[in-house]
Amino acid sequence: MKLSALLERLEYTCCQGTVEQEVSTVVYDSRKVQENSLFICIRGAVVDGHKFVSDVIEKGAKVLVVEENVQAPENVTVILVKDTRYAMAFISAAYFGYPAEQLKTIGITGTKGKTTTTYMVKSILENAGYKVGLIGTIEAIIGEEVIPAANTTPESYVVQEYFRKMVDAGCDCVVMEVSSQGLMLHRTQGFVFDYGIFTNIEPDHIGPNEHRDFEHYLSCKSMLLKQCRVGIVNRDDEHFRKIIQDHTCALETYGFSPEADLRAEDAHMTGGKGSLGISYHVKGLMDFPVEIDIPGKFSIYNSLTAIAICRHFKVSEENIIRALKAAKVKGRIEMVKVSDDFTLMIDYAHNAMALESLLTTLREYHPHRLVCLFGCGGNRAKSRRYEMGEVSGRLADLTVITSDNPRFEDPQEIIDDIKTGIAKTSGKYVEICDRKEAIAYAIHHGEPGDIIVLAGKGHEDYQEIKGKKYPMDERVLIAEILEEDRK
Ligand SMILES: CC(=O)N[C@H]1[C@@H](OP(=O)(O)OP(=O)(O)OC[C@H]2O[C@@H](n3ccc(=O)[nH]c3=O)[C@H](O)[C@@H]2O)O[C@H](CO)[C@@H](O)[C@@H]1O[C@H](C)C(=O)N[C@@H](C)C(=O)N[C@H](CCC(=O)O)C(=O)O
Ligand SMILES: Nc1ncnc2c1ncn2[C@@H]1O[C@H](COP(=O)(O)OP(=O)(O)OP(=O)(O)O)[C@@H](O)[C@H]1O
Ligand SMILES: N[C@H](CCC[C@H](N)C(=O)O)C(=O)O
Ligand SMILES: [Mg+2]
Repeated sequence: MKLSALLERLEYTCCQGTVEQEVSTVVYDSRKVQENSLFICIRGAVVDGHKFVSDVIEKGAKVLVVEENVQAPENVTVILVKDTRYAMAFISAAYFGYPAEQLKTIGITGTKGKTTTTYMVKSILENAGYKVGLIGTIEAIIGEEVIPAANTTPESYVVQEYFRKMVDAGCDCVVMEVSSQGLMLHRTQGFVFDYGIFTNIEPDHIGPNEHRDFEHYLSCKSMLLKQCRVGIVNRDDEHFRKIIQDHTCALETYGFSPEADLRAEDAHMTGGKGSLGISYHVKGLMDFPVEIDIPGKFSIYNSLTAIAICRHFKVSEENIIRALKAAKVKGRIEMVKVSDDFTLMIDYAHNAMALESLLTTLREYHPHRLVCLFGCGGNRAKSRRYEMGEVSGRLADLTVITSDNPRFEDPQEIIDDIKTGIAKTSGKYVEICDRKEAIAYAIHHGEPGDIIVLAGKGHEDYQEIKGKKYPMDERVLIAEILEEDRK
């Protein structure tokens, strides 16, 4: 492909060489460079890609995209841009033939509810006959192909590569999670979303390599409303005004607020032991009753968001109702049957906001005791530990403190931080560092009518310790514990 075609939607300065240069591949990792590659120098969190210039030239790169001019032989073209990550999005879109233009694109941002909502949307649209691609925290789904995810929102090159594959696989639409880091690092530039969704925002992801403060986090997330045609926003969020402040799209809202365009009314808890659900009535832009087998107020928000999106795809009420009734998401309030006496679930709540809404919601089902087992990830915002400790101490009858992914930190130090949070409350707790032993404790001490939540690891099937991922799937741990009990 000619370089000029790759640069057609981009502002740049050609410092040396020619845009008539033929390019074989577009690469942002020096280890993947081939003869005639275009190499994009990205300043990362760990290294600066400009460092690899001489290495990639040696390997045959003929074009360099840079943020600062570099020394290169005459036969190498040097393209100077303001931001190489931003440039990469446009170059990748061109390289893959602008696949987003052949898909209906749905991007969902917000602190919580993104993963759950993407699966609900996929399920509703597929029920109505659409072929839907998905990109998110758990995986990317492209037709029959399932690719485990490294990032919730991958680099722009990967986003465009997946879009291309989706078009080739016959997908009509794509629903994807758009993280604040994804927006900040321009992973979703280079195309315009047909629908941009904002679920909610609470302080999170503030720390080194993430956001410097809440204002920055909010402004990054709000960028989505400048990158979409129709914005669909939670009217009940306390930051609603700020979120929509600079929007450039058409706007619709949903929520319980009487001012919302699509509203939820008459919410009721449903179900009993082992199956907890919720029902409500959709009003405003649509009018019909909904029942889902996932508990809690936030399930109303997630499903209402999904309805607000799918409304644009002319899906019938029957299809929406049927798909939502069957909706299940791995590791998001996933019920695991271990006893007739009490309810146990695996959930991905790993920050204060998620844990608070989860435990508050579960309290409304009046359990005998609410037992919350969790740890916190190492090398992540430290505030999560104090806050989650405080939330669990306040809302659970018993907290079982254990390990999540310690990464490069000492698990005991993380546990001690959680205890500092719990100490602000009068909540009872036990600490058992080994996660399997902790789960066994929770199961063996389960009392009739209890709800036991294993929080934080959700869909994950590993535990990350010192840079290595060891197999660890809570479903497997539970099966092993039950098997060992039988012996
Ligand atoms: C802080 C951050 O965003 N890091 C992401 C980034 O890695 P990095 O900045 O450390 O990259 P780097 O290692 O410094 O390398 C810089 C550049 O040099 C290149 N390089 C590097 C080495 C080499 O030998 N040659 C070479 O060319 C790299 O390919 C890269 O282009 O680029 C990587 C590859 O694209 C990402 O996987 C990685 O995400 C890491 C895993 C991460 O934890 N990111 C978090 C903060 C994140 O993005 N999270 C959000 C939200 C999660 C959620 O709440 O759901 C997400 O969307 O995932
Ligand atoms: N709308 C919501 N509001 C508050 N909490 C929620 C909401 N939806 C889900 N949760 C809680 O947050 C957890 C994570 O939900 P989900 O994976 O859907 O969110 P996410 O936005 O994709 O999060 P992440 O950024 O971690 O990928 C769930 O397991 C549940 O406990
Ligand atoms: N996307 C989140 C996932 C956290 C999951 C939890 N199990 C942990 O390891 O802290 C993060 O990287 O902060
Ligand atoms: Mg997610």
